[in-house]
Amino acid sequence: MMGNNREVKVEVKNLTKKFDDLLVLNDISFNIRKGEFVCVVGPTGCGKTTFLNLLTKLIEPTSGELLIDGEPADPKKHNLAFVFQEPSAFQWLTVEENLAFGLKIKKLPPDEIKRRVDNMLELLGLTKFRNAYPSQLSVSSEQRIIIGRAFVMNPDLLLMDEPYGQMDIKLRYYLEDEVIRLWKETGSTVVFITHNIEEAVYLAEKVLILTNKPATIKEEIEVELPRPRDFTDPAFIQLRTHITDQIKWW
Ligand SMILES: Nc1ncnc2c1ncn2[C@@H]1O[C@H](COP(=O)(O)OP(=O)(O)OP(=O)(O)O)[C@@H](O)[C@H]1O
Repeated sequence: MMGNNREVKVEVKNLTKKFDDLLVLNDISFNIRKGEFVCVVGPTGCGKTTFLNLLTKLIEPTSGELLIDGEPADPKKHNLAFVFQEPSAFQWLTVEENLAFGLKIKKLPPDEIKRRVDNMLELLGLTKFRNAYPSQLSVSSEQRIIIGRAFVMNPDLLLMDEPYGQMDIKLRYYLEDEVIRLWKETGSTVVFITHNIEEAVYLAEKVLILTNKPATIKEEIEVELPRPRDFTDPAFIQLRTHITDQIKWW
């Protein structure tokens, strides 16, 4: 579909992380292409969150490096956006103010902020509700604000950590489609961490399977199924089953 010849956006080289003598990540290397949607899956406690914290520079690696556009990742220089577990909108801000929040922190010019926010309101179908507060909207609209708040940043890298872990299944399907739509519209590069293998196969262009701790990359799988993907398609099920088998380590 999108071809494999896109330029490399993120390079992870020999990334290793120890907490004292607990080895959590062991020599992880891979590339993420510009505009790629990568899902990371692995057994519980294998180090997925540690891996994300390294990407965001919340913690420093023991060794190895992380390059964005060929330069060492630097939150001051690169634009990283996050959606963490059980995210919520800022309840004291309107929809429009929620979307503008990060752009104001970045000190973008007001006309640029307005242009981006207007565009995102349109994409989300929330233009009519720009002056509403999240509590006045449905749960699904609130979740769309959160997704929009991340994509509106035009991030170099958008990191999502189990954002839909606790949600009911219908809402999750709906939000997964929304993420795919915004990802396509904005061309963002996304790393999405999940325990849910079905979700990974539904979303990803590439799935990285981590091994049990200390985590290494067990397999890198390009998912070439057409979109919108169908959970009941035999090719979908086959891939889901394969990944499930790869994650079993006992
Ligand atoms: N700051 C820390 N100090 C010491 N050990 C840590 C620290 N952070 C994480 N660990 C350990 O590193 C391992 C990986 O943790 P991490 O939270 O990254 O895994 P995970 O794959 O995200 O887990 P889960 O599947 O439960 O979301 C665990 O054994 C954890 O106890």
